[in-house]
Amino acid sequence: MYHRLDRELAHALRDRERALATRPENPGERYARDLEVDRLNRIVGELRAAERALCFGRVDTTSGTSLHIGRLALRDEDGELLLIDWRADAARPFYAATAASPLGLRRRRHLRLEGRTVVGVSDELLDGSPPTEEDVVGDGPLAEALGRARTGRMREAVATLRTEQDAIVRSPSRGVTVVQGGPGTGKTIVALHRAAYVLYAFPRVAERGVLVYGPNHRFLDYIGDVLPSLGENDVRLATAADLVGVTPTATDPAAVAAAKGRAELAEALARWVGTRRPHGVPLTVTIGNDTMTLAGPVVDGARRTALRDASAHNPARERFTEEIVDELVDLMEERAAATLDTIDAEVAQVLGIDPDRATAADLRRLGVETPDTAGGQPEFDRETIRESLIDDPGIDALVERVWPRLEPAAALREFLADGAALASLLPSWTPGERALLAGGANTGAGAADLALLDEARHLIDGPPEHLFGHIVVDEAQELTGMEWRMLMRRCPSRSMTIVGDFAQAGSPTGLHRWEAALSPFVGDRFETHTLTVNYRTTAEILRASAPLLAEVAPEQRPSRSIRHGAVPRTIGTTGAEAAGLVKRLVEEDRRAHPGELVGVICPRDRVRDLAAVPREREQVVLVPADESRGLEFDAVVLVDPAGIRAARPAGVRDLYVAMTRATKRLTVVDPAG
Ligand SMILES: Nc1ncnc2c1ncn2[C@@H]1O[C@H](COP(=O)(O)OP(=O)(O)OP(=O)(O)O)[C@@H](O)[C@H]1O
Repeated sequence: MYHRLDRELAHALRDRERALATRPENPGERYARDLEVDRLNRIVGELRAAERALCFGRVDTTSGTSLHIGRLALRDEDGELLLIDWRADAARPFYAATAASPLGLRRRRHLRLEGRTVVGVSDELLDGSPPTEEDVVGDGPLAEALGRARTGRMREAVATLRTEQDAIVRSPSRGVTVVQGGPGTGKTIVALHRAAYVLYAFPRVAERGVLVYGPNHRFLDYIGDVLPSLGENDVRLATAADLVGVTPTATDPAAVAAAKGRAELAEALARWVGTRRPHGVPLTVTIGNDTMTLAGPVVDGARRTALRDASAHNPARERFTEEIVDELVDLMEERAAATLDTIDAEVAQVLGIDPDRATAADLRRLGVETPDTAGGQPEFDRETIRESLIDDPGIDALVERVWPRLEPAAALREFLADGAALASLLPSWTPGERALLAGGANTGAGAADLALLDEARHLIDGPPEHLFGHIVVDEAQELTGMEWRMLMRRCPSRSMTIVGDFAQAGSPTGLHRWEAALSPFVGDRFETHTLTVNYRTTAEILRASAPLLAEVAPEQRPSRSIRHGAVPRTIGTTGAEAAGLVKRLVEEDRRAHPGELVGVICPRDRVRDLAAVPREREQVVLVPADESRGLEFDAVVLVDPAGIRAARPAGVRDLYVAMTRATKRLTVVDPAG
């Protein structure tokens, strides 16, 4: 297989070389060449990504056939299939077969490679037949994958996806799929493999590309290797700030952020933008010696037409200008016709001749052919007049009176500070709630302003430039109503994988149910899957965090852990000594477990105190608790649980998240203890 992989890579590289060497002679050829180079780049990328663990599985059916499963499909020289892509339908039994439902398999084999050498084989016999000499029955590959030290970067799990996870990854639904479950149940890993599957199985979706949306860069960096290692490089990873292209410079108090996240603001903002275009206002303009007035209802009619053709404020303004100019040109034409008629009548009366015919006869004598204008008027050159008016600054100033151009960020600031307008547009809000908006209006962009700004841009300048065929939303419990709108407008196909856990919600969104988040966009058309097995946290840590789970989500059953480890310990200290103690604990852990990853999780305001804790080649990571969602460490030293709890309204959830980050050891340092 590696031999074939090398051959295919060599071919692709040679083809790319050739394509690059061609000299296109026109833009069409250049375009075709660039497309071909892009295609070959993609193939080279996929082939290179397949190098590691090229073939990781094999299934043998009871009828004696076998298939090898790997990162991509390979054929030998004669076209015989050597390896099938893990996403192909034929690979499904590798993931889905169980002893209870073997799907025609006798044996499932996992292969472990180091470089190009097979260093481990483990078999599961699925049909109840006794092992033969060739079956290697041993410790499962999952246990092996989970037991490895963490590196600070999530790894793909293509060889060990579980049946319940695989069913979600391969779901034939092209719509919205929600995956929920407690910490460590594999929601993120499932979502990323789902993205890879969607790209493989739904080419139409793949054409537009996939977006993976996450709460912050620390998290996106953590998961950023998974899709490239599955050969998928055309995936965009982004936070709200990346999508909107603005870096937040201010932090809103929780109540302000919550108010700014409410979806009702979208309607209010749209109506407020509408009020920038006053109704019933006549427009008067002087062109040359002519003064013309378009009556209010005529202007209103032009506005309606413009908004029918383009719904965003600034582009529709251009349509409106055209409509107004058309109305003016009509008026001018009528007037010109009336004036010429009067002059003709006067000339005819004085000279007794028809001036049009006389002019035409003169021109003919000079050898100039003229169009037959007998009985008509000389041409009124509508187009030229129209074009010159459309670009005329006077007309622009006129339009500005009833349809001012808007700049989204400035308009948003004005809207948030417009107390009188907010009172009439948000009558169901209390004055206190409305005041929160105004209070935050001039502090600079906070995180909660991003989605509002995106909404304003959409209303004012039109839809976002980049749309996606599929969006993966991770830590989706964090999203506000406005943020959901920001994502949905980027995914017109509504093909999405959404993963989250409301027990971990840190944002003051007020959305506690998937229905509340999704029904405005897809009604009840979404599938929900719940994962129940915890692959990260040991049973002992899970037990220690159970009281917190009962506090934040009493309706949620704890997940079932498949790991065991030491019982978490709590060490009391004083505020002054905490930093020293943490340093000692980290050093101890490093000595006892070299090569393992330690996370120190603390309240945000203690980060500076603890900055002296040695980082040791990134093997020790210091994380504020409110930024620890989604992350994973072998050992966690959790500092000042009461401080984490008190730091913000969702502090208790931050604490729950922080407690569930370790795969092996948890030590709590309690400065009040
Ligand atoms: N089938 C699997 N094979 C190998 N590793 C797995 C598998 N399923 C989950 N894991 C591992 O378990 C850990 C937890 O998974 P993941 O981060 O996806 O969970 P999560 O539900 O998103 O957690 P959280 O809610 O805390 O963010 C990760 O290290 C992941 O790689």
